[in-house]
Amino acid sequence: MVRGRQVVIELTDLTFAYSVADPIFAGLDHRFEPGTSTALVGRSGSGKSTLLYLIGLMLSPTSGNIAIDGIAADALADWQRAEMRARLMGFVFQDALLDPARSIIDNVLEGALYNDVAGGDTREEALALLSRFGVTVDSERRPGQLSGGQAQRVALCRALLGEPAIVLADEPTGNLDDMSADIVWDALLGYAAAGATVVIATHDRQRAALCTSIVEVGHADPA
Ligand SMILES: Nc1ncnc2c1ncn2[C@@H]1O[C@H](COP(=O)(O)OP(=O)(O)OP(=O)(O)O)[C@@H](O)[C@H]1O
Repeated sequence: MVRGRQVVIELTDLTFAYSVADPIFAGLDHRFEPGTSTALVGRSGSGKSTLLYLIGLMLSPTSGNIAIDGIAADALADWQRAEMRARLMGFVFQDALLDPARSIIDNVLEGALYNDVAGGDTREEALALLSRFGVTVDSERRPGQLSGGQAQRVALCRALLGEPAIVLADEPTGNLDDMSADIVWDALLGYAAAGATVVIATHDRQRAALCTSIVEVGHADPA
């Protein structure tokens, strides 16, 4: 279940350019609803990751608006964006990006540290997530010897800890074997079905088709 109320993400006339003369996408409108999963698809370089970072308030649009939970992002100071990210969002990237100097459990708890919820219950929740996603190694160990699939499942636990209203995933199964990819993908779709707003950038058209909806980013592949 998702903590707090469910959250809509609304993009209005969104344009983004790293260099002014060459926008990656322009005039994008979309509403991401709670209880849905949305796949962002498009050719390599079309701007899937960029769009995910815009939604995650890590980039600002060149023009247009992003509203999260009815709040226009351009009205927020940096610290308010950071607060909104910590409170509402979990992230999964292509590589697990675990901190090798911290134990597995502390990696899972990392997000909660910034969110002021790292109490005893949170530790229990982290252990329950690790168990649910089949990470059976000692969680006090450092993550150095985990397989790619195990590491990504730890990253998934980190993203889901605290039951954020939004989960953003950037090619989360790109480096995984099929079994780990299935676990991660099923978890993301199941989390959306439980009420979250889930957005996944992916090259995997077969898995994208399992999402509630698909957004084509940028121009379609030439025939
Ligand atoms: N920091 C940056 N500065 C300038 N250009 C960038 C930057 N990051 C990405 N780009 C360019 O913006 C375009 C979109 O990149 P992005 O990574 O969002 O695409 P993508 O669809 O996620 O690609 P892929 O499927 O290969 O991961 C690409 O042409 C990329 O080279």
